[in-house]
Amino acid sequence: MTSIRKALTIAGSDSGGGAGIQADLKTFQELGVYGMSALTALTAQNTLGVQGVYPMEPETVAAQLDSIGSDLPPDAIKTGMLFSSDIIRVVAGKVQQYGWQQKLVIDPVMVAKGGSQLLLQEAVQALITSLLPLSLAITPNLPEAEMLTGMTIESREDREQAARLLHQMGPEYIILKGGHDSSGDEAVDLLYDGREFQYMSSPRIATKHTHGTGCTFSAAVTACLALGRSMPEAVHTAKAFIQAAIEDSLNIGAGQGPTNHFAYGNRMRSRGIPL
Ligand SMILES: Nc1ncnc2c1ncn2[C@@H]1O[C@H](COP(=O)(O)OP(=O)(O)O)[C@@H](O)[C@H]1O
Ligand SMILES: Cc1ncc(COP(=O)(O)OP(=O)(O)O)c(N)n1
Repeated sequence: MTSIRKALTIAGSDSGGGAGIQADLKTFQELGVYGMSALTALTAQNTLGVQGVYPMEPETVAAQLDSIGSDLPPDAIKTGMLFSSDIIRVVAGKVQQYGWQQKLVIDPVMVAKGGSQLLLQEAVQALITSLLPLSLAITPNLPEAEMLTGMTIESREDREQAARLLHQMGPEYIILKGGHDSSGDEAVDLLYDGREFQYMSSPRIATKHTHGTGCTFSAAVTACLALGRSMPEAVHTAKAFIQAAIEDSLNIGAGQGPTNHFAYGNRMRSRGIPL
């Protein structure tokens, strides 16, 4: 009998379904992992932007994590939108209580593509001091890495220096995403394990329908870790997953459509390749 692998997302809800827990759960499902969620905030959101943010009470986040921790121990966990320092401290406490440190991937979500604040400014320091030291990996985009390190990141050397600084904050692996650098024909991500820099590159796709790319990418990393893959394997698969999801992204709504969470699985299934 094959064992069922479980992944948990601690994140916000996107009513439009392209980012947040909806993107995470779809990605877990596609990669064959049982998905669970602890909600940190509701957002009223669609392809045009975020119309409202409604955070959960910190105790409500704690209650969800207790329900999961006491009955359904996850094989891997990711965080997304955490919103406030109070919620971050609750999550950090539960990670320690349930011994989830070696399973935790932090996607340090700060600002939605439309510009809405998904992490309060006052919470950045709590993320650095309370959560990063407990994590296995962090997956910042370039603006998030700049905010966390205080650096301006322009060159390849800057990226490597930012990865070193982030590594000193606690995570064993730094996955620095390069989607925001539109200067070349490639979307280049960097994996750093404290020793070596590994670059992962794919052709940059010209589309505006990229809503939820970061959530989907970090969920794919988390699902692969839940399946027992190594970090380089997990990042490699996540890169292929997001590439297919952007190539087949969905032109729905009047704004920036979501990525297609089924594209990678559809391609693999049509070729008879196990996921
Ligand atoms: N236009 C694009 N074409 C191909 N890959 C992209 C594109 N935009 C982003 N990506 C990839 O999607 C993932 C998330 O990227 P990024 O945009 O940096 O993060 P976020 O969505 O958190 O802002 C990364 O693997 C990145 O390389
Ligand atoms: C509820 C919620 N969580 C996270 C995000 C940000 O998602 P991301 O994958 O970075 O995609 P964009 O918003 O940048 O397109 C979100 N929007 N909502």
